[in-house]
Amino acid sequence: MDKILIATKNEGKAKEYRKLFEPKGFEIVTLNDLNDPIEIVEDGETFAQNAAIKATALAEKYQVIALADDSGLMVDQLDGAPGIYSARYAGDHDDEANKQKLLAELAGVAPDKRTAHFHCAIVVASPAGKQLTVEGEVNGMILEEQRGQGGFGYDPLFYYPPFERSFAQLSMEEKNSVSHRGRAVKALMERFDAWLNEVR
Ligand SMILES: O=P(O)(O)OP(=O)(O)OP(=O)(O)OC[C@H]1O[C@@H](n2cnc3c(O)ncnc32)[C@H](O)[C@@H]1O
Ligand SMILES: [Mg+2]
Repeated sequence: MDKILIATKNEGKAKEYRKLFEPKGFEIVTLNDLNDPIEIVEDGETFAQNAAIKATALAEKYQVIALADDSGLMVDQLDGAPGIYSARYAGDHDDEANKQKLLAELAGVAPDKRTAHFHCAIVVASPAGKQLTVEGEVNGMILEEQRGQGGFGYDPLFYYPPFERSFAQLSMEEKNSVSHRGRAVKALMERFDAWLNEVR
């Protein structure tokens, strides 16, 4: 069985990747399964750069295939913020504080001006440093109050017009079928087998 180290401590992300990869026969481990994982400084300027930094460092150190996902929310009225700083928008990595800050920044902005998109870059790296990069996006609107209990991060504030619900009101299957991460993973799956044959 092939093992993939998912370069994340975010259990919300990890859960989505398990759901996507385990049916394909992969064993999934995350940073939370390692004791004392190496610290990685994510100092890239783009989602793809940060994902590459994470994936290559871990693949080399632990000699496994590593997958890193760097993702975030970009709000048009805020010139693309919080962007690559989504996890720490309000300071610490605190989802509730991040959502409150976003609501405060958008106070008074009319519903039709609250357009946003999620972006996800995925980089898979081999122990020898070969990389595969894919990206995905999904467009939506930022709500004026939270709706729904599912998902993670900004999901309760991200309204997806085609489904007339927020991402936190979708089942995981529904979210994966349209999300930035789901779309990036779809692109990954189209190329992954060929890449795996090359690096094995
Ligand atoms: O770095 P790792 O350990 O993977 O976990 P993280 O949560 O810090 O992950 P990122 O650096 O990629 O930051 C992404 C942030 O963007 C938000 N985000 C990303 N994908 C999301 C999704 O599908 N739904 C809601 N919010 C999401 C969420 O707040 C995350 O904390
Ligand atoms: Mg992070």
